[in-house]
Amino acid sequence: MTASSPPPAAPAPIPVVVAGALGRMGAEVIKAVVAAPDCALVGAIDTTPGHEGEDVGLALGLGELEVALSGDFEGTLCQASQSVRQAGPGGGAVLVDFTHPSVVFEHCRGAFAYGVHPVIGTTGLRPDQLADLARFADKASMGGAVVPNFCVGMVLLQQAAAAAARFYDYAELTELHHNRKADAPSGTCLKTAELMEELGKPFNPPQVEEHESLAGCRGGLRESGLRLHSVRLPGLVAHQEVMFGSPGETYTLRHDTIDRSAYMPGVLLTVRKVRSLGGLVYGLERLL
Ligand SMILES: NC(=O)C1=CN([C@@H]2O[C@H](COP(=O)(O)OP(=O)(O)OC[C@H]3O[C@@H](n4cnc5c(N)ncnc54)[C@H](OP(=O)(O)O)[C@@H]3O)[C@@H](O)[C@H]2O)C=CC1
Ligand SMILES: O=C(O)C1=N[C@H](C(=O)O)C[C@H](O)C1
Repeated sequence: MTASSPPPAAPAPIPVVVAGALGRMGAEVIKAVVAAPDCALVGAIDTTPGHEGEDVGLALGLGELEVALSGDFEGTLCQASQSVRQAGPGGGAVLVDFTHPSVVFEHCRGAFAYGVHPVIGTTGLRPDQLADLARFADKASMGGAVVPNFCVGMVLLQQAAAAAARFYDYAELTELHHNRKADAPSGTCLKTAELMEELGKPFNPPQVEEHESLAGCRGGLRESGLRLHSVRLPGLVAHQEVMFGSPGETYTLRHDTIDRSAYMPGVLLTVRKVRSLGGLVYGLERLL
């Protein structure tokens, strides 16, 4: 660079649409995106009645953000994809979705259809749906991410659980959440079990014939033998324990999310990486 040459142009900010903008997670994401200098909020989608057309910043008490709330998912994605200067690898708009298990599959598929990179935090996708979405991503040659838990600490717990599973034949998982949560077990708990099951070994070989006098009290039984338990109470945010046992000892791993701000570094990291991915990634551990 000579003394007279102009400084290189700053890269265009990442255009971000947030679905579920008025929800517990969506509101936190809006705050994080607005505070990130390399991101620009270009759309806010939510179905909560009475907010159509309202400025999302005013609705959340953040001051005016000049982005109107809309219940029209497809229309907002279409607008976002048309507004981007550089689509294709490394460019394009990003959808961050924290809505509801009943719509997450259609939202993710819709994002690929509009050329918008999905960052999916919403839980409840079945394994067959994940496989379908991975095929859509490949067909569209687009990056996307499905992340059941954006907390780095939870990813560390999952890695520790997968490592410990080599040494223990007995393990049960318990997830504890606020009582406004729609799905059970949590997406995080399912993902933790899947990681432990990658070893391909059976867990919890029965020692006696068990009988439940109250249906469900031994938890949900997976094919591997792992048992998953779900607790729902006001006052909780999001917590998980994996407990291993062997003769004479137990080993317990626990993670507690006490504030939703804990998810935001993982969300922003994924937003920054998703446009350069070669397909659909499942889990934050694949991006760290
Ligand atoms: N991956 C992660 O790290 C985390 C994932 N989650 C997951 O995120 C999801 C949302 O959680 P949370 O924020 O607590 O839930 P909330 O119920 O607080 O928020 C969801 C929001 O989405 C809106 N919504 C529902 N359906 C649609 C739709 N079809 N289009 C647009 N908006 C819609 C809801 O509006 P309405 O008022 O109409 O219902 C609500 O405002 C859950 O699946 C949860 O498990 C949560 C925390 C962390
Ligand atoms: O609904 C929640 O709150 C959470 N949902 C996610 C899940 O189902 O795993 C992530 C975290 O546990 C919070």
